Amino acid sequence: MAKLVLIRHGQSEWNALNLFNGWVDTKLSDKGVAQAKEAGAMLAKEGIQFDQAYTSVLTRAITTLHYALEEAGQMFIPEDKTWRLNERHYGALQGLNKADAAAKYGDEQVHQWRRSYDVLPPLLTEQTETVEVLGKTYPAFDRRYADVPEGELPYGENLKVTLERVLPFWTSNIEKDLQAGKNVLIAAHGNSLRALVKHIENISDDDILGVEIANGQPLVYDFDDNMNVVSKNVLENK
Ligand SMILES: O=C(O)[C@@H](CO)OP(=O)(O)O
Repeated sequence: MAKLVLIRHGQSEWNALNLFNGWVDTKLSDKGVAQAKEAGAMLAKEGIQFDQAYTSVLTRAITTLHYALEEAGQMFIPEDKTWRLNERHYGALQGLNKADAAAKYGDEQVHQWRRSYDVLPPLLTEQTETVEVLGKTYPAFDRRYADVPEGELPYGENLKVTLERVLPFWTSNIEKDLQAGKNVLIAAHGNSLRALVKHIENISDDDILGVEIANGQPLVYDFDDNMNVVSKNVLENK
C-alpha cells in the first residue's frame, strides 16, 4: 500500500489579484506562504513518511513544496521538477483579470474556459521570455523549458491537453513509485491537479467541470498493490 498526497500551491500573488496565472512565474503571497506551512503541519500531524516529491518548474509550487516539507521535517527526501506538472497554460488570458474577462466575454464563456474539459482559451500568438503585467516583469518561456521537445511548448491549453502532457510523467514516475510502495508528495497547480484527479478517480469529462481544488489543502490517496484507490481524504485544519 502506498500514499499519494497532492497539494495545490498556496495563494499566489496573482490568485490574490484575481488574474489568470497559467505558466507566468509568480510568487506566493504572504497568505500563500502561511497556507503552504499549514499544509506541512497537517502532513506532520498525519505522520506520513514520504519517499519522493515532485513539483512543477513554477516558483509558487516549488516554494509550497519546500515550506510544506520543512514544516513536516522531511526536506531531505528526493525531489524532481518537471514542466509536465505546470499549471494549464492559459494562453492569451494570462495576466487578465478574471472578473474583467467575465464582464467582457460573459460569465458562461469564462466558466467554460476555466473549468470545461475541452474548450481551449484564446491562444498566444508568440512565446516571449518574459511578460509585463501591471508594471512588473515576470518570467515566462525562459531557459527552464530548453529541453522541452520542439512543438510541445503550449500556446494555450484546455484540461484535455493538460492531462495529455501530465500523463507521461504519471506513468514514467509517479505510478512506478506508488507501485514500488513509495509514498509520494506532489505540489502542483489547480488545473494540473484536476487533470491528475480526473485520471486517478476516472471522473467523466462532464463531471470534471464541478471539481475544485483549494490552495494548500492536502488530498491524500491510498492505493492498493493493483493501483486501485482504497481511500481518499481531504485534510482540514482543525
Ligand atoms: O489562474 C490560473 O492559472 C488558475 C489557477 O490559479 O485559475 P483557475 O482557477 O481560474 O483555473
